[in-house]
Amino acid sequence: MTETLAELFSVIEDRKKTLPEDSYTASLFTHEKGENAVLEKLGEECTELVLAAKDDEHNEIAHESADIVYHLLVLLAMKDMQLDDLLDKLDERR
Ligand SMILES: N=c1c2ncn([C@@H]3O[C@H](COP(=O)(O)OP(=O)(O)OP(=O)(O)O)[C@@H](O)[C@H]3O)c2ncn1[C@@H]1O[C@H](COP(=O)(O)O)[C@@H](O)[C@H]1O
Repeated sequence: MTETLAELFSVIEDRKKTLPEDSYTASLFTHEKGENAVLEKLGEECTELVLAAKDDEHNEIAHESADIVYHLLVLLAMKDMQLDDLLDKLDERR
């Protein structure tokens, strides 16, 4: 789990640095709305997750959860934060 998140975060940071043209992730860093676009996505996906949970749609719950985690990691990178900022918080609570 941690390895998957670390690998994804590393790809996101690379996209932020290299900004390849065909990358959705890079487009979030270059989007004219920038941070707002990511925050809007997070809001939409949270609503979609709630609806999927309400309908007990397990596949949709997993799909929307993955979208949320991905956009959350993009947000951390956008704020020049590290994955460990999140993981350390979780560890503190164990
Ligand atoms: N994990 C993701 C990931 N999760 C979601 N998304 C994108 O986020 C966008 C979400 O859009 P929508 O809100 O329309 O959601 P949807 O899933 O299309 O549809 P609904 O949720 O509305 O049903 C889609 O374009 C997805 O492709 C992701 N795009 C990229 N990644 C990872 O980022 C890496 C780099 O990818 P590039 O962005 O192509 O460089 C990839 O290898 C993946 O590991």
